[in-house]
Amino acid sequence: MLDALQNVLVTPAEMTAIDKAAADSGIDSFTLMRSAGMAVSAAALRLFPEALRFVVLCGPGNNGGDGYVAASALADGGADVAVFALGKPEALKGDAARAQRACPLSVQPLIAYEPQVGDVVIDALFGAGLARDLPEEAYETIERVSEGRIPVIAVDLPSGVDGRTGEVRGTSFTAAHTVTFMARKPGHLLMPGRVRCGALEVFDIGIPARLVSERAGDLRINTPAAWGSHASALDPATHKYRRGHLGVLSGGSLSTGAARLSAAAGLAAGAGLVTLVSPAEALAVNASHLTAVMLREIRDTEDLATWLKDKRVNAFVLGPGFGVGKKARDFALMLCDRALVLDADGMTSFEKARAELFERAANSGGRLVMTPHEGEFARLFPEIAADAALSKIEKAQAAARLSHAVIVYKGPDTVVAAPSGRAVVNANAPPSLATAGSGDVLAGIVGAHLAQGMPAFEAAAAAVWRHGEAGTRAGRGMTAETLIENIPPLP
Ligand SMILES: NC(=O)C1=CN([C@@H]2O[C@H](COP(=O)(O)OP(=O)(O)OC[C@H]3O[C@@H](n4cnc5c(N)ncnc54)[C@H](O)[C@@H]3O)[C@@H](O)[C@H]2O)[C@@H](O)CC1
Ligand SMILES: [K+]
Repeated sequence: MLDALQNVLVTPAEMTAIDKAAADSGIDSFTLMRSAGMAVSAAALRLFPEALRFVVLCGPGNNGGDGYVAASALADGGADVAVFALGKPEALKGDAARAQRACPLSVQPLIAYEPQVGDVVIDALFGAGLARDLPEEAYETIERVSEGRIPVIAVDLPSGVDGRTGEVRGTSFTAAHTVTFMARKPGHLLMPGRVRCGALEVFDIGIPARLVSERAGDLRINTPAAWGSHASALDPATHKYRRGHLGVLSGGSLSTGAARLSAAAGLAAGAGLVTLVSPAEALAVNASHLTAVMLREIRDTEDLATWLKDKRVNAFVLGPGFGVGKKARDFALMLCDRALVLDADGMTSFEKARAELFERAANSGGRLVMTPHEGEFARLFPEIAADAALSKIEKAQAAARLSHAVIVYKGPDTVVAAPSGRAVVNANAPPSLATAGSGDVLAGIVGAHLAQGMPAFEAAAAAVWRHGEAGTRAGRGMTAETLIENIPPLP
């Protein structure tokens, strides 16, 4: 059943609605808590059979309830278990109170916990209900646990990690393993939450998948399931023009490499034809480096207008190494009504003139994809970037709505968002992908997909995924060139 939920991301608020729907449908909530706690105890025994003592840290809500169930199960199994609580156990309510009453172990205050060699901590302080920064007492405990290098298994989320945003609220545990329930939450994928989770296990506690998917929104993990149907519709046997013609715009003679990387990536990613568009002064240097990619001299908007009479040139990449300024803006506005990947200098050129671009994107009938990293995002969308209440996903969604473009908000946790609010979070990129030229390659792959006729959101999401796979295949010593050689076929 979890297969159906494998790619779904559920926010804590949606999870609360799912819990309620489960209860309304007659499912006993204490049974769910018991399944959750049992799954945690099973993980603890499986992962740390050599533990001398399991130390269960229980919080004031249902996350703590899961902890009491796990503690009871571990003690039943004959393990040495100690329980420490944040807040008074008498103040617990509902299922958590019931789980605590059923637990035969004595409970000591959290602050009394002194880590010992051989301990394994089960962190059940806070999960999805974390609503503000961690309280003072938790800080001390977390510090001692990390100083003592005590392995941590987190229940649902490492305490301190916000399930909606992946942000750390004050401080957090860094877990070796996290057991979450039914479906992943944004905080498991977004940074820095992702690295605080350690290995992530999703356990089915028995809520019917239908109840979960009906209440989950449009948020997915970026896997071929999110766009595969559009990819498989591309027939590799078609005539080369039917696989599209991608134009990549080169900068001046001293900055041509980035555009050539985009062009080479576009060709490797399946564009039928790729033309590098070059100003006169860079023709010679570009020509000396190109083989399969074609070259065309375009000096100004007039030249560009002439070339655009050829309707077969259907997608463009503008930005890598292009230079910031009026020429970039003029060219981009002319290309908006086809399909355009606006990257790097292309976006920065609109820092003080974004309204015109967004207006064109809204009304031209074309497809626009923008690929900002954090700095570029802040330049183009300063008010969204500065809104501390928004998660990275929500920022990308707000930017997409405002700009009428598909936004690829890059980073180790790249988010792709459409103006409709649909979004995916990417999870297959190795850290080594943060290498010079990597962004140019990504822009080229998006361009290739647009040239092949994919809708903008799918084109961008599929490109981010292929880029991540290529990074994994290219391995740690990768360069932008080896990244291109390792772009996998579309699945
Ligand atoms: N999703 C599900 O279907 C199930 C969820 N379960 C567990 O329930 C958890 C969610 O339970 P809750 O909603 O009770 O939330 P939590 O147990 O995460 O925490 C909520 C409690 O902590 C308080 N609180 C929040 N932030 C605080 C802070 N910074 N300092 C001090 N107090 C703070 C709240 O007022 C509330 O009393 C999940 O993480 C999961 O572990 C399980 O029991 C099984 C079923
Ligand atoms: K926790």
